[in-house]
Amino acid sequence: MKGKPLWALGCMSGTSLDGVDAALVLTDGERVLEQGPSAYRPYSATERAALRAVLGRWPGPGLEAALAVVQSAHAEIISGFQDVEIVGFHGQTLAHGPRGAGTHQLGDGAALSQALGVPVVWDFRSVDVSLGGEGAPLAPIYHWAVARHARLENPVCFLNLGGVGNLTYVDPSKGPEAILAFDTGPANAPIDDLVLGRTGQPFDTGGALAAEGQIVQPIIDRLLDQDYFVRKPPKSLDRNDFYWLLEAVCELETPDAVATLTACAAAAVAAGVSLMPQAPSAIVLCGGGRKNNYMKQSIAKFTSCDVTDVDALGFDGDMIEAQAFGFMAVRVLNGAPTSFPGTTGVAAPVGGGVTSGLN
Ligand SMILES: Nc1ncnc2c1ncn2[C@@H]1O[C@H](COP(=O)(O)OP(=O)(O)OP(=O)(O)O)[C@@H](O)[C@H]1O
Ligand SMILES: CC(=O)N[C@H]1[C@@H]2OC[C@@H](O2)[C@@H](O)[C@@H]1O[C@H](C)C(=O)O
Repeated sequence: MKGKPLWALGCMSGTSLDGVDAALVLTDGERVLEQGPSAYRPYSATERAALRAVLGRWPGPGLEAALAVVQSAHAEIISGFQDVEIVGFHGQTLAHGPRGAGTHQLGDGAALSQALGVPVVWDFRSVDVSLGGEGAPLAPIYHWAVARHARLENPVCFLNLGGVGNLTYVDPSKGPEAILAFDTGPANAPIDDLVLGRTGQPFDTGGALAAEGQIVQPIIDRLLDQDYFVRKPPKSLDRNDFYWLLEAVCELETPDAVATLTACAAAAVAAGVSLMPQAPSAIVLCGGGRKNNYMKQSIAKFTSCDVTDVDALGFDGDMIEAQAFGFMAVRVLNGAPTSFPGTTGVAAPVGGGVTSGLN
């Protein structure tokens, strides 16, 4: 099977806790050969609450209800696809503290494989962390493949705007060893949490609330004062690192609070871009945050870079992470690395992932 193109179904349940993305991609683990269908299975409010209730938890008792949500949502979405040769199953990150504590993605790939009768690659982050890496971000190797597929010539930064933001610097003329990637800071997670609490809506659609507000600069300055923003990359974050931001804006009117949190996300991106080897020719956005116009405009303003959506390169920006885990599943089968010194800080390139159900 090694090196043979496979239809890989990647599944991602991200830190926004909004739902599961699943996308099929035909890949040999080096190239994107064809993109297949994709699907989104949102979590219901009850399911989301069950996941939220166990955020921050490490493996152990008391996770049964949340595990059942992750397993059933994935079984449901995967069952809707045909001709799947391998599944890349990320699971739901509950806790992430690579330098000491570890990383925890809720989900049982072996049980999923048995229930669905397809091979599943899962637990992508543990090996990297056990070898001293950050265990995140992992999508950068896929960003590299996307840049090459799109025949880009100049260095670019991919920016995923999920619950947390992550940046990948890719020089398309070079191999994966030249990638530099890290988490930028909080992105949608604090905005979503604030908007949900204040309005009952799951997010700030289009950035409309933020557009009505005024930024409180001292809060942004306080964020950028944190050691994280000067720490040399690679580096990664847990969803609720910088949770104090929510307290910092709690006295503000909702539009001002949302504008400030959104500007914080953009300022963190700008701090990240300044750590890259050279200014990128463009910032290519993926993830749900690219639909937040206020965030997008703030990123363009704070970085002075051209900002474009990955959709302009022929990819669905909502599905990049899901495709990435399908792509990585095939790399794991091939024994190819999924993380590198420049992406997770691991000492040497390493392939993470447990494979279940392969005869
Ligand atoms: N129309 C929209 N306007 C503004 N924000 C949006 C819109 N649609 C989605 N989002 C934001 O994108 C989020 C979902 O993005 P995405 O699915 O990329 O995150 P994730 O994969 O869960 O997170 P991560 O990449 O951190 O794991 C939503 O929670 C919301 O904050
Ligand atoms: C530990 C963990 O789940 N991290 C996520 C999170 O969400 C975005 C950012 O933080 C990134 O580091 C990572 O996800 C993507 C898929 C990654 O590994 O590339």
